[in-house]
Amino acid sequence: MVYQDNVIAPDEAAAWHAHLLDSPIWRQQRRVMYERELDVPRLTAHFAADDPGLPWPLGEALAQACAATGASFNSIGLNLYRDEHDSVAMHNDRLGDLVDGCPIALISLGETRRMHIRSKKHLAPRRLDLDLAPGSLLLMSWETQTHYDHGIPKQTHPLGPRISLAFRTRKPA
Ligand SMILES: O=C(O)CCC(=O)C(=O)O
Ligand SMILES: [Fe+2]
Repeated sequence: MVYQDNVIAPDEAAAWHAHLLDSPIWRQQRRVMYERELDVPRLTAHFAADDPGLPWPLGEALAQACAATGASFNSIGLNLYRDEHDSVAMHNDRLGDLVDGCPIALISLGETRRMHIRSKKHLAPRRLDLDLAPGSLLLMSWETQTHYDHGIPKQTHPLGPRISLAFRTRKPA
């Protein structure tokens, strides 16, 4: 796992964040848990990288993710954490839909949020806390997903919105 600060310049990251926050792309997903249907505690959006209607600035963001990592991606997932109450539970990204061995890159915009990273081995449940700053890029190898879980926990102090852009390489349908 490699964390790099300032991959996107501060002014650019701020402009991307403000624009995406106001874009009509966000959806509220529902998920069945414990036999009840609940709102996913964040808003999401998804685009194929070759979507001719790809909203600005996702084309630029994709190009920068490729340039910074040397990888190529064909899928862009977006998460909007509206405030400190939004979160994503500890999980590993589903590898079944992804091309074997391809990494996942996460660009962060807006408020800094803390990520928890935890080994899946219960005998060694050491947790790493990583603050994901705006303009940063976190590169997670494919293998990372088999050894570690990651999540963005809720916080108790007031926080403004954060957007993450997740670049992945999906298998052709
Ligand atoms: O928002 C983040 O940085 C993490 C998002 C995530 O884990 C995911 O989309 O699978
Ligand atoms: Fe994830």
